[in-house]
Amino acid sequence: MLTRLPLHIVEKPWGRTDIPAAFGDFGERRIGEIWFAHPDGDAAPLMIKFLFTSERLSIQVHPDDVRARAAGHARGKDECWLILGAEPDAELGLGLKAPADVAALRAAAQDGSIVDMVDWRPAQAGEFFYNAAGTIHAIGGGLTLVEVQQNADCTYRLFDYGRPRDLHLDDGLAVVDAAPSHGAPHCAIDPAANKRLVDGPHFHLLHLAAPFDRDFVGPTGQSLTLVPLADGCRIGDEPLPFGEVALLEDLSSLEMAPGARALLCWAA
Ligand SMILES: O=P(O)(O)OC[C@H]1O[C@@H](O)[C@@H](O)[C@@H](O)[C@@H]1O
Repeated sequence: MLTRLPLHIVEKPWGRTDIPAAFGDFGERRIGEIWFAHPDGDAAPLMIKFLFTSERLSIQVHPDDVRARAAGHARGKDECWLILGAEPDAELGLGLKAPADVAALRAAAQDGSIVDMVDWRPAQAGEFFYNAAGTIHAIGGGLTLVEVQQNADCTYRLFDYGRPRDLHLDDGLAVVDAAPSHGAPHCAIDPAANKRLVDGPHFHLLHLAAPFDRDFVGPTGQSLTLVPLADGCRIGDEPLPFGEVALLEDLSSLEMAPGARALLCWAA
């Protein structure tokens, strides 16, 4: 049995109008994020989003579980990104180039020089990045990506290029890891290969490529989320095309036709 998740559309100042038709027709709306709403709402541990960027997002940070709960949230926010499409000069900021103290970060967020402290790196289709809570980061423009995250709507913006949105400097600086993150998990994914991407502490995430190999997956949790990255996935006789996301109770009736690929995740 599968439960298809409804889309929640989020417009963003850094969004785009050229959203793939598989997600729907949104006209001239500037869509930044498409969320897949879990029936358990805030109680669900994980959230899947697709992001479509035309400009840099805010320079920001998310709290970990302990700090998020202290602030009244259900959980913190580790997140990870698989790049599905990238313009030739696209980049992504993950961590800082050099350690900085909180006073220096505060001053740099206020005068904008924090942009040059961030460790920007090229981002290409097929690359996978894990962004742990506490890491100063920013997704760049010209990217289409799928995000798997702990389900927490909790972003502290440190700098936003003068866009008229709220900043959260005090909250952000209280949870920030002011160190570089050169060791952040990062790899390139072969679209035709199975690969384990994340094994805790908050969730498990696998890249699956046709033909589906149950033995590769091994033991799982009970509520699985399947995110097709191409057409060709079927649950029994129900197709699950790219542009949809579903919850599965188990993998017994999953089939993947040649060329199909998907992400599979479950809470740790
Ligand atoms: O604050 P803005 O720039 O809109 O970015 C907010 C977005 O940031 C990304 O890095 C992710 O964490 C998304 O889940 C989040 O919604």
